[in-house]
Amino acid sequence: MGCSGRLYFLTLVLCVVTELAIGVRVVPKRKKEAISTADDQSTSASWWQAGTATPFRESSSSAFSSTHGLVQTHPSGSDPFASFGSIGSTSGPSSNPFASSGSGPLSGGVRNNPLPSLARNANGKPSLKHLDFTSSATAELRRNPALSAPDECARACRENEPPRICYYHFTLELYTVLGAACQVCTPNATNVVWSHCQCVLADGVERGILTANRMLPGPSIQVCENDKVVIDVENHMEGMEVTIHWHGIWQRGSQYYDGVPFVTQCPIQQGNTFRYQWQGNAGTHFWHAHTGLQKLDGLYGSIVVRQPPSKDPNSHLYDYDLTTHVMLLSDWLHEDAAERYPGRLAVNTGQDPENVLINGKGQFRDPNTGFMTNTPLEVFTITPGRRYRFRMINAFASVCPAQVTFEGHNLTVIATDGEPVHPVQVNTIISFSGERYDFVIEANNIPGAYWIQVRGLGECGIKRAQQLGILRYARGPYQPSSQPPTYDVGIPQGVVMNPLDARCNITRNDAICVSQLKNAKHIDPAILQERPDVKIFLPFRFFVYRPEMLFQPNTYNRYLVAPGGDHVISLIDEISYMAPPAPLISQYDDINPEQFCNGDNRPANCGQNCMCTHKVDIPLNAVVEVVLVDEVQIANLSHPFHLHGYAYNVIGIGRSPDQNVKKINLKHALDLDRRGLLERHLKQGDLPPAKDTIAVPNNGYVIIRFRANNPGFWLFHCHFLFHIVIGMNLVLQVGTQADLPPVPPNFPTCGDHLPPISLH
Ligand SMILES: CC(=O)NCCc1ccc(O)c(O)c1
Repeated sequence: MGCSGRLYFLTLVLCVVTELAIGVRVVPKRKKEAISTADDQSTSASWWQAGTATPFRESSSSAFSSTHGLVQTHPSGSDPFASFGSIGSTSGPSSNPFASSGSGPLSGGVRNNPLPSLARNANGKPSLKHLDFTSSATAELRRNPALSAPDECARACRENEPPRICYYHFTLELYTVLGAACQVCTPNATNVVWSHCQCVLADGVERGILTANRMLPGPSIQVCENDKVVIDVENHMEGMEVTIHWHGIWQRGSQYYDGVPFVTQCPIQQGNTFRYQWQGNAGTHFWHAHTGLQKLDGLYGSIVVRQPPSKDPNSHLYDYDLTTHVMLLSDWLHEDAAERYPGRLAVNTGQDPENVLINGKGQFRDPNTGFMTNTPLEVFTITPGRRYRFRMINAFASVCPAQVTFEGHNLTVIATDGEPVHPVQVNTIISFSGERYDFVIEANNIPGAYWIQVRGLGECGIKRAQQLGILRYARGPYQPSSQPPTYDVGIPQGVVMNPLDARCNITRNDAICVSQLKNAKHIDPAILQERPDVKIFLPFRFFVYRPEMLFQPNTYNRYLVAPGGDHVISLIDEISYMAPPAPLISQYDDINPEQFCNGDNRPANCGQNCMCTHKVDIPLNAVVEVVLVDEVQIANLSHPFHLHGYAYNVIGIGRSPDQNVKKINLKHALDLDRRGLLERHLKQGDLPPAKDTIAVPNNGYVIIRFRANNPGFWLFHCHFLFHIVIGMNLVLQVGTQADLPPVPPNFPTCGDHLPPISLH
């Protein structure tokens, strides 16, 4: 990472890190923990709270202990230290979260045994009177023996095994961090796929949150490639509607289950259950709410779609691909996200988070008192000599990039956004909201415990938001011997995956750009043809309102109070996206055609703050090129763009080569393109990687291509949450309605209700 002047905050931070990394800094010392037994913990609900300044607990029976769960990909036997039974073997026990035998998750219980069969009524249907509230999550599994439970689906994948139908039930609720559930149990690390403990600790700071099944993150969906996934989303959030998007799942043939409100479905009303069904493309993905700001309040979880090792070009590089070695990063507030929208002028301004969580875990240092909460950190356990696949998911909502570093261990990146790449070795990975990076860690250091550091960059540098986790060798100590890395004195960063400086046109020994990764899968040769069938330039920026314009009587335009106080909306190609009143996919004819717009069809009198349903039509099977141009040009702010329904090839990333041009814009990008000066990797052997989310470097551009062979209405948008809600989206309509499967019978409808005014 260079130390040039542009990225002021970040550059400052990274330069400090690079140069002072070896120096030792005094950190506040953690006092010895007084409470040691499990009983004591359950009666003291406050031992982890800020102000008590208690340290790590070291008992192996504590919440701090190692993690379990095994998906073995290589036939070298099960990892004795990371498993509670080889669920890769057909005869091995599987733990069924729905087992009604009262057994805990560790004691097994195979599903076709303990579930009582239901009484059936005269027409053969199960009698519903036997279902109580608590069994709502199990009812479908009991009723339908063809379904597999979450823990049965989280398994090693074999070539000739019949696919399963994996059933999940998400109950969405308003919930609490550090609620009274924490007097009943302490969550342990086995709750990846399902949890029997309803205590949510987060970073040890009490707040109201939104949860799926009272877990943070919500349940992990882990299946094999040809499995069918069924998720019943039961919405019990008071006064809230919701949709869930399955980020990275292409939804071929199930386009109407993509989870975008008013594009692919009506939002799920409070009290309603909506059944999503899809088959997943392989890779590391995640799910999250796509409505409002709910994602930032806790509605997210991981998705892993595994393959038999023979189908993964990188499977020879790792021995284990464990259910528990998913690493979901999220940013965290100590208040509802809505407190930051539209935004404030005096207290808690801007949208930057207070903290970062790793798999929903972490500690918080109160900047006013210096006290640290004592909640458990995430621990990943490894066995000496073995190689582990980690699946990292950036589920941030804010604009902060996240930098992940493992003390004493290299990271071999083998996939991004679910798609395999030729392996590259790095020391640290910078990722943006929506991105995933899979990497291999070899347990080749001295057996011990090592720090994992996740640092929020960009705006997160202001509060110096970071989180720690622990990489622990089995049978070794729980506590690293080194001082915990601080924000300013971090783990030496070495080679950076995804540098923020956009210097991607040269080979360098300090960084690897995403556009320099090489795809490990076959690339459609048409993608690499010189001229795409369709070429779209999409500049994006903010429009800054003058308060006199925004607060005109009887006008109610939406806005965000950005850090610094500007009142802004987002524009892509000079349009701020507004959702239509009914879903495009299911009620197209209910929508007034005048609602739609794009750069070539702007509504008459649409001013500087043009708001309409931005839709660009693309012929089915066309080779499409999109050039994203950052006209925001705020140093530090690089917008990650996510396309639903596809993985696109990243053809180029860069900034203007023209030294005289200080700021890029559409006009200049068009000019560069005409002169052949936009970076495009189209040569034989360039192998541009496939991704579904890519950050456009500030004051730079990104070029992506894809073959539009998945018909549908696909949202394309900046993945920052607060930018979505102020319009940084558009819809790509690929093909026509006739190319799409019809929506299932009785698909919910919605829309305006504006009957003639009548007095009767
Ligand atoms: C002049 C201008 O474009 N101001 C917008 C600044 C802004 C907007 C949104 C953010 O998230 C952010 O970090 C910064």
